[in-house]
Parts: sequence; structure tokens; C-alpha cells
Amino acid sequence: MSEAILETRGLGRTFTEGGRELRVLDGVDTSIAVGEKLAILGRSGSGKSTLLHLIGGLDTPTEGQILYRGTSLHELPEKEIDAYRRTHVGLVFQFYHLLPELNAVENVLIGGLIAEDGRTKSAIKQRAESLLERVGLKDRMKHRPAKLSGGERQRVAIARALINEPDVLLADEPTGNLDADTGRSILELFHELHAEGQTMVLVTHDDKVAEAADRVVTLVNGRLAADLPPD
Ligand SMILES: Nc1ncnc2c1ncn2[C@@H]1O[C@H](COP(=O)(O)OP(=O)(O)OP(=O)(O)O)[C@@H](O)[C@H]1O
Repeated sequence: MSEAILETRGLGRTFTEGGRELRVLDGVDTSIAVGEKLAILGRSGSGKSTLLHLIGGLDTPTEGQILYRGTSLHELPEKEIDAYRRTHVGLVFQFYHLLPELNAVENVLIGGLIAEDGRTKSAIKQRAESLLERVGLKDRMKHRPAKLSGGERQRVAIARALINEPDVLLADEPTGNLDADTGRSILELFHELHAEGQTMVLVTHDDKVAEAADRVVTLVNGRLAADLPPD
């Protein structure tokens, strides 16, 4: 197995609501290797999104650690956690989360602009356009989300997630809002990106998404119950 890009050690997340504690994750240990396509399965409410948000730096664990290239993420200064969130991981959500007032290319390039990594706006725009071409949207670059189908919106969201060449692409139920055929085409796109070397973590309760992964882990009672070997 090649080097781990991300690891979780004893990762826990407890929510407190109305004076009651809900322990959603309780000692999650896993590691994601460079180039790997990991699927995290689990029933509704098992904590999949919570785990992905933690790995993506959108939330803070109540216990344990997330190691990015061996460094404990939440021991870094907030500024570096921000940089991690903006550039080292790319996030794709079930409901796309595109900005409605921006067209496709603007939605993609905005993530490049906030990275503030020294690239010129025209270089970022060029990359945004080539990513949209890559995901099959060459003729839809100037369309706003309202003028795009669900599958097209998800392609824009995937292009946006890739604008800063993230080490890891994190997707939360990426086909959950799509019909079966469109979902398949999005899975095919993930498959191609993975074949091109993209490391990715897909969270899903859809077995079809999991089937195409290198490795499948299942969240049960706040823990990763099993590491299932690929077929
Ligand atoms: N911010 C929060 N405050 C309180 N409880 C929360 C919060 N976020 C999530 N939860 C609870 O944590 C549990 C796990 O939620 P999570 O969204 O991670 O599950 P999931 O496996 O992704 O579910 P689904 O497949 O339905 O999206 C749920 O019981 C949820 O209500």
C-alpha cells in the first residue's frame, strides 16, 4: 500500500442538543492511501456526512485526530486549516451547492480565486474552462445553475472541487439527488478521474457507488465496522 495521505485516529464527534449528548462517531480509525478510491457506506444517520465534514476540515472533532500527510490537522493554526480546506481537499455535495447568480465557469473559478496561491485570474479561468470541458460541459460554460440539469450541476460541482488540484476529492452522496442513468454517468466520471490518479473518498448508502471503489468501509454505531476487500 502506498503512503497514507489522510488518517483518522480515534476520531470522535459528539453533538450536544437540548442538554443531551449524541455520540455520532466514536473511535474511527482509518487511512486513505494516495490514489485510493475509498467508499464509506452506512445507513442514514450513521454519521457518514459527519465523518466527511471532519475529514474535509468543515467541522472539528470532539476526540481523536485527523492526520494530513502525518500532521494533526486540528493542531494547526486556523489559517492553515483554512488553507487545507480550500486547496488540499475538494468537496462535492449531494445538492451541488452552486452559487445561483454565477454561471458555470464562474462557479468553478471562484474556488481558485480564494485559494490565493499566486495564480493569475486568467490562469485560473483557463483551468476552470478546461475542467468544464473535461467533465463534458464545453457547451454549458456560460449557463447559470438554474439552466442546467441535475447531472450537469453535479459536473460543475466536480469541476469546482478540482480547481485547486486537491490531494483528495471528498464526495457526500454525489448521486443521491440524480436519476439512475445520470447517477451512472457521474459514477463513470469519478471512475475516469480515479483512473487518472485522483485520490477520492465517496460517502454513500448506494451499493453501486461502493461497488466501484478500491475499498469499502462501513459506519456502524459510530465506528468503521469492517474493511471489506474489493471484489
Ligand atoms: N450539527 C448537528 N447537531 C446535532 N446533531 C447532528 C448534527 N449533525 C448531524 N447530527 C446528527 O448526527 C447523526 C448523523 O448524521 P449524519 O448526517 O452524519 O448521518 P449520515 O450517515 O450522513 O445520514 P444520511 O445518509 O441520512 O445523510 C444524525 O443523528 C444527525 O441528526
